[in-house]
Amino acid sequence: MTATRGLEGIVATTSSVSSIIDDVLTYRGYSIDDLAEHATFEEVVYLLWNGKLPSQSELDSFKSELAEASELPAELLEQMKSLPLKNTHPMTVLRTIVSTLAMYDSEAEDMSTDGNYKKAIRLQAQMSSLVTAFARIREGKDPIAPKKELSYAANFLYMLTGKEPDEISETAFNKALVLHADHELNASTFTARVCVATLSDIYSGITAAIGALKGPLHGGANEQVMKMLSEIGEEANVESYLDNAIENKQKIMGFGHRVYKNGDPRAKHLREMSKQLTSITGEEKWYTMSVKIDETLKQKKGLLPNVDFYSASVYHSLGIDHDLFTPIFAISRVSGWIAHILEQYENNRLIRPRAEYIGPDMQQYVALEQR
Ligand SMILES: CC(=O)SCCNC(=O)CCNC(=O)[C@H](O)C(C)(C)COP(=O)(O)OP(=O)(O)OC[C@H]1O[C@@H](n2cnc3c(N)ncnc32)[C@H](O)[C@@H]1OP(=O)(O)O
Ligand SMILES: O=C([O-])CC(=O)C(=O)O
Repeated sequence: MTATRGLEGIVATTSSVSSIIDDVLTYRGYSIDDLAEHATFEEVVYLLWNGKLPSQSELDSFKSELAEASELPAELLEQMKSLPLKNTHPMTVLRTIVSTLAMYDSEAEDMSTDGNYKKAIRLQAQMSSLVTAFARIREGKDPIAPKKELSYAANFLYMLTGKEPDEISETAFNKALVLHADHELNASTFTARVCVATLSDIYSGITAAIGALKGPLHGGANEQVMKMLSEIGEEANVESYLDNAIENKQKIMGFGHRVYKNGDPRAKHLREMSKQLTSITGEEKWYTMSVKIDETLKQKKGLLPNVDFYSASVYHSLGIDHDLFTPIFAISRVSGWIAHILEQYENNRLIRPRAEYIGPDMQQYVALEQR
């Protein structure tokens, strides 16, 4: 038995949710470019869960199911007010509260198809309310209830700020949600599948996945990108910052990918959005600095940006706190996690690989008093 580091190149399951073939990303056979240009996030969630695009009436009822489920239990909101939110990373809060949500769900242990679908709707709807409620509570403000008539994207920005977003912001945020919704067997999705393959419940799978997404080698990279941009400060400092980072063998956040070696197809959409939004805010420097980093790393290291790189300046331009970037990734990716969890349940087998043992040879046990 020989181990492959990081399971690189290992095909661990079959899946019909999304594919990356020759650097082309599709959700259920639809190109990410088409979906990013034309689809609402709700259409994409429906597509991921049902394997087909919704008709208008199917979409309408799906949206109202989500809207109906989006309010958080009042007791939970009260409970959140008593937690030490100010000094806790939002992903830690999200991981904890998503797990707590199961305690408010009388159907948490219902493993029927219908029970799982209801939980899927609740989780997708409530995670957005949760992130925005948290962001307000930690600032001493009251959470804002979702408006049932708004889109998922608009509602998030509304619940966060108290203002309905303009069309450009809503479109940009919707596109970002679409681009992050699923990505084959990435680390957090694999985590979710491993968890529920023991026939544990959806809340457990999503809680585990949030934990995996949090790390800076995965979803946590988007927050770190903004930290790096702030540290660099201006375009003139890019070259020396990168030379120093390369010399010290530092990982540059938002670059590189396990699967894409010719570039992440989502990055170009986020780059365009970064250009558009920074020109509106008048803070073009985040875009120009990002482009300079992109070009310099390509030339010096052959490294290309992944989905996390330009999303940082996009979210910053929408006025979002930097530590909420990864929770935003989670409220989109929960749609993909759920699609994979439901797929896993449909054709389940315990996921239990082997390890190549590299420890000591068989040892003789020595009694405690003789050691
Ligand atoms: C949504 C997402 O999860 S997208 C990924 C988000 N994560 C990041 O942006 C963090 C920065 N990137 C990385 O750490 C990596 O590129 C990962 C984790 C994404 C992929 O890792 P792996 O597939 O294991 O690639 P690995 O780390 O082996 O890199 C291969 C080579 O490229 C280099 N490399 C890869 N990414 C980077 C980077 N961001 N900065 C500097 N060098 C890098 C490695 O140092 C390594 O060089 P070497 O062969 O000289 O040692
Ligand atoms: O697929 C991966 O390894 C990481 C990634 O880009 C994602 O989860 O969107």
